[in-house]
Amino acid sequence: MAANPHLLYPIEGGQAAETSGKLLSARDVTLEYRTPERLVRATHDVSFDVYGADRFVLLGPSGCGKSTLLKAVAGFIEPVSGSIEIDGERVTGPGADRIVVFQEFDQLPPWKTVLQNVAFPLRVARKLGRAEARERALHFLDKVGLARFADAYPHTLSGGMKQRVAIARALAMQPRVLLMDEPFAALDALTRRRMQEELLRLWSDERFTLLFVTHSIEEALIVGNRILLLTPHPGRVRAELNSHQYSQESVGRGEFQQSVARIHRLLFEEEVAR
Ligand SMILES: Nc1ncnc2c1ncn2[C@@H]1O[C@H](COP(=O)(O)OP(=O)(O)OP(=O)(O)O)[C@@H](O)[C@H]1O
Repeated sequence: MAANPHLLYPIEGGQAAETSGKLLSARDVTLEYRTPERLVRATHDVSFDVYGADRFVLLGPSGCGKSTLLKAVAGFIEPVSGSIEIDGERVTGPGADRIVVFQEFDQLPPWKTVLQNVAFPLRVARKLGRAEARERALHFLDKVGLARFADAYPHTLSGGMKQRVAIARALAMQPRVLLMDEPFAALDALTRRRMQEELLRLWSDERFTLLFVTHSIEEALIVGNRILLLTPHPGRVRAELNSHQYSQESVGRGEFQQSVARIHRLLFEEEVAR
């Protein structure tokens, strides 16, 4: 059954052929923050399904609740109504089956080397022995092109390199879903493009399931195979779109630019002629 029977625009072409069974399901998720002064509703009745090997993007204007939704999937925040399930099990808190890569460059403990940063969670959460954790960490560092920097400390790395380490660390844990909250937003434009390409290359190698938050329409089209558009605050589902046909090479093309313009209209115009 479709997660969003009330969609303004149906999914184009149905589920992408490259994905498999349903893995994550959000049903009518309403999220709120209670501050001493007021109650802030971040999302209202948001539903979506993520399938195995999806690159599912939450896209919407600033403040529409994308990060809050990601935090709820990560188990940091509990919905006030609705539910989130992974493999049919309700999410009730954080778990090693969901690893988050954040935007900030300071997510790596600075007193650990790159290798230790990647290997440590494998030893603690995955209970791997020292040699096995090291081997797996080196494998994923190699995947992100940083095997040579295994013994370096984070402060000696560029922002892009730090994000690569964070991605290697997350993928080494082999989570059911990799959660990324604007992971490339703080990078310069060139590095950001390169990182998008690398993420897609990693995905082709590893076929992980990705839930990715961005407010960049272009990034959503390049990184995602499916995009959930959210309305301005509080976020509701505006539409769901397929975007698996796009890559970095599509950017200058007319069809890509038309999709950008169409999504822009959907996001920012109240009434859109069908
Ligand atoms: N800790 C908090 N306490 C109170 N309100 C919050 C808190 N965090 C976020 N909010 C509010 O919840 C709403 C959704 O915020 P959220 O950060 O999820 O949006 P977003 O779509 O990720 O925005 P951005 O793209 O700017 O990061 C906003 O109105 C925000 O002000």
